[in-house]
Amino acid sequence: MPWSVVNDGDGMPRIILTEPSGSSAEVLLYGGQVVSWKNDRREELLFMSSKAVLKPPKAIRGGIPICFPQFGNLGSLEQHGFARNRLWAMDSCASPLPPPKNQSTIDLILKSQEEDIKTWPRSEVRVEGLETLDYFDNLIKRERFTEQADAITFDGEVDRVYLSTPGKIAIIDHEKKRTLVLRKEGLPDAALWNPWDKKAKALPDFGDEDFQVMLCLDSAAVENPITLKPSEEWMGRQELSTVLSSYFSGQLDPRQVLAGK
Ligand SMILES: O=P(O)(O)OC[C@H]1O[C@H](O)[C@H](O)[C@@H](O)[C@@H]1O
Repeated sequence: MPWSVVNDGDGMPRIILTEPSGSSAEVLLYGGQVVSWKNDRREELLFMSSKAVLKPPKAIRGGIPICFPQFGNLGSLEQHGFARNRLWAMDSCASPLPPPKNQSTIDLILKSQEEDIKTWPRSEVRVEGLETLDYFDNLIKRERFTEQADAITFDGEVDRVYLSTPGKIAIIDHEKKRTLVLRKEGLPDAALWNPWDKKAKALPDFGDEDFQVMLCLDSAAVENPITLKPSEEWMGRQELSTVLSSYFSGQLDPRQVLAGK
């Protein structure tokens, strides 16, 4: 029997995973928290407070809590984020993780709740094609950094100029299930901007909540400005298009993005 679900006295579902060796683990849907892990000698390996309260509304003291989307008070949300104070659900969809080697597993999912979307707004949008590039950060005195993320997502103010970008950059909106592609020529750089909440409030002609439904991606020539001599010509162009829905489900192939295909 890989796992079973029991209800605690107060109705909190608890999933018990067992191994033929006798080792076991227990996970509560409350917080998605592992509250017990026993070895094959049935010895408890996790600490649980003797005063732990295994039900809402407070976080459970002990076991393996999930601190998300922030750790401690490093953010605007409650201590360690909301994930450990929510009821998770069993996820019936296939796990994106590699299959375990004959071990008991259970996939849990934390679905977005309206209250969390309000306090932790995410526009579910990513920009692909700027990964690994250098950029000037206009928020840090135009200092030069190298992008470390696989794709750019937004969880705060962004004001950057990415340098020598590929000719194609994609904006993928998972929520609206649409992808926009920016193709450009003659404009090597790309500016990316979202003012986020505080700056949005400070801009007189920008709605307080508008930052949740926009991002600004400009084709640009910033690092090496284009200077024309009299009667010299220069051409720059950008083209915006939508692409097929098959792009929604997966990522764009980064090699193809870099090749501008
Ligand atoms: O009391 P909690 O919110 O569960 O946090 C318990 C502890 O978690 C982490 O280890 C933090 O670094 C500590 O500062 C915090 O006291």
